[in-house]
Amino acid sequence: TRTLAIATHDAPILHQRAQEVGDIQVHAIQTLLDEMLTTMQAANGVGIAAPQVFVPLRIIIVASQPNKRYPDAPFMEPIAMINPEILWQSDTTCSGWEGCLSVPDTRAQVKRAERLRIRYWTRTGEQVEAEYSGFVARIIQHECDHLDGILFPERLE
Ligand SMILES: O=C(O)C[C@@H](Cc1ccccc1)C(=O)SCC(=O)c1ccccc1
Ligand SMILES: [Zn+2]
Repeated sequence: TRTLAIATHDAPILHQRAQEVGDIQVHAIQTLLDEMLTTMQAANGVGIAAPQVFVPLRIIIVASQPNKRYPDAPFMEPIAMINPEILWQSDTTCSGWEGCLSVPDTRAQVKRAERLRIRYWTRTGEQVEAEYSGFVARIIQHECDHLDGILFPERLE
């Protein structure tokens, strides 16, 4: 599986809204999903969004795992979310460190909703709803922002 080039923050695609994936396309994007995962892992990320690899589609991968920056991050199997929609998010917020593969050498504390409920299509094309909290909810909000052309420095107080 190839690794793909990662757009840096000056790339226009990172400042645009990505397009929904049509249901017939779900079959066609399987290779892209594998390449996004490989690219994220090679970059030691815990998430990635399709616009970061120059693909203007509403696809994210969420893959929290402990790493040297985040030794207490929960471990989870990577999840590909197609056309993710945040249905609800808690009023309760929390601040935590974020970084971005497209904004190298930058870390900042960002305030995010502590919990959220999200609906998305899986890579096998079934619709799923699920709730997340904490660091995984943070990653999801960060990745969904990428689909709307928002980078985390724009979220700083
Ligand atoms: O640019 C991306 O979407 C990947 C980004 C995801 C992310 C990290 C931390 C909080 C929210 C979203 C990264 O994986 S940056 C690299 C990293 O592993 C990391 C950086 C700072 C804190 C924790 C992890
Ligand atoms: Zn990012």
